[in-house]
Amino acid sequence: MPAPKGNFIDLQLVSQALDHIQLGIHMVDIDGRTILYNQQMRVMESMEEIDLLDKRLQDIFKFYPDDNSTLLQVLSSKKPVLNVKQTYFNVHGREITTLNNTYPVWNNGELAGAIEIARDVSSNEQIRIRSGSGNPDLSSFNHWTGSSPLIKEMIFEGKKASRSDSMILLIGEAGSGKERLAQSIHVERGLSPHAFHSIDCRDLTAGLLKELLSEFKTKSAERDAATLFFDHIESLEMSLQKQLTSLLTQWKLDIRSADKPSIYPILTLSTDPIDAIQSELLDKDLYYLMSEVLIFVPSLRERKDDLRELADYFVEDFNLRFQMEIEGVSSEVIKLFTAYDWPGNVRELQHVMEASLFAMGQDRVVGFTHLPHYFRLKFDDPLNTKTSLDSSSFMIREGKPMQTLDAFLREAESYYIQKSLQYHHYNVTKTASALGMSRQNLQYRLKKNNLIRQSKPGSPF
Ligand SMILES: Nc1ncnc2c1ncn2[C@@H]1O[C@H](COP(=O)(O)OP(=O)(O)OP(=O)(O)O)[C@@H](O)[C@H]1O
Repeated sequence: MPAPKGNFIDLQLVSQALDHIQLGIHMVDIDGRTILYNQQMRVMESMEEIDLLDKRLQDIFKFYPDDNSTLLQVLSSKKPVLNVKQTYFNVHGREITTLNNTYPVWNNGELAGAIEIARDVSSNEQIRIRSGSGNPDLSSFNHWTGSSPLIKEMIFEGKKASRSDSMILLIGEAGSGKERLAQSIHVERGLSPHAFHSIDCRDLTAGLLKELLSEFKTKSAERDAATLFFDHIESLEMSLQKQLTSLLTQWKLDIRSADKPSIYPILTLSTDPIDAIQSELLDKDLYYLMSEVLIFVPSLRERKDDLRELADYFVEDFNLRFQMEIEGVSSEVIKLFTAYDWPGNVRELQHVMEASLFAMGQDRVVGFTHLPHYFRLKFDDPLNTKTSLDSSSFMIREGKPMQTLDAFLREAESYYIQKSLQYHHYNVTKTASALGMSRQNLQYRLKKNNLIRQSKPGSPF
């Protein structure tokens, strides 16, 4: 690189000029010490220049994973790192998510430092595609992704059920779309967008149930008609299920005598009802009461024809949220997706897609190498599309290079947490207790390992 000609501009002047742009700019010298930190970056990170100037990055921020700082990566690789999503906590404990482009800075052909240009996308993470109802948060049948015969049948049943005042029981595996279906029924019934109340039975105590039900009973005349969505009833203690049964029985009688119900209960079950009754997880009377309208939500493995459509939907959603231009998913990846069983259903696909999309750099089509590491491990031989997920995947594999101990331990941690979460139906409190760690510690690890990306109303995440 030729030596710069003419006068050098004072860094202070450049710094002032850069205070007027909407992107965050952070420049460090070769040792990782901050030499420029503009106004937008200060706002994004709630930090003052004085907190940073002349200090080493590693001492200021608590990154996770530890080696995730793109500035530090560029200093060591001397190559640009583009479109990287970064999540970290600043000194005030605020979680920040940015999309970063980071470049090496050269002086006379020698590396002189690195510059990071960041867009704050913390709030974009919350944006969802608007449903036909005009409510940004609720799904509707107008926006249902998937067109396999099983999904068409489910939508037909859902629309039919929404024309009746009946209570509804939705049965389907974790992550298959039960809550999405319940929201669509609510919207189809023409109920107020603010009157969908989701209650996760995994968190429900006797006190909470009593409070909730008495509030809905006493204030029903003053309120819009509401959907009460009881999610995962098989996790509700048997005595509480019995209380719920007697309340629903009363509601059912009230519905018959009123013009229109003021409450529309929708319950969900993630397991086979007969097995659940036999293993005393489900109250028989509650099941009989609810089984008037039963809708089965198919698992993703029963409707693999929808994989391409769903994957494209997540790409489109991602492009919209982060102003990206990813074109789609390669046929090789769709082939792998088709060979896999998806025990976590659409939610699992959503996580895999998001992790892949954040690993795209400048690429435009999602290929095998963009898939998260833990997911790639499920396929010993991608061309053979043979799925395997067993503990031996982490051991030494013939013909493949050994990984470092750190990389191995990271993978093992990710795998074990993922399995424990599945086992505990994605209940963070139970999983944390089983793993012998605090809930905060588990949440940190979930984020670190890219296992949980999205929270949903009423969920413990
Ligand atoms: N057809 C679909 N199109 C797009 N996204 C979907 C679809 N079905 C489900 N999802 C997404 O998958 C995730 C899981 O869906 P949802 O929460 O409705 O599943 P669930 O069966 O209620 O899960 P759980 O039993 O674990 O509570 C959500 O983020 C949802 O938006």
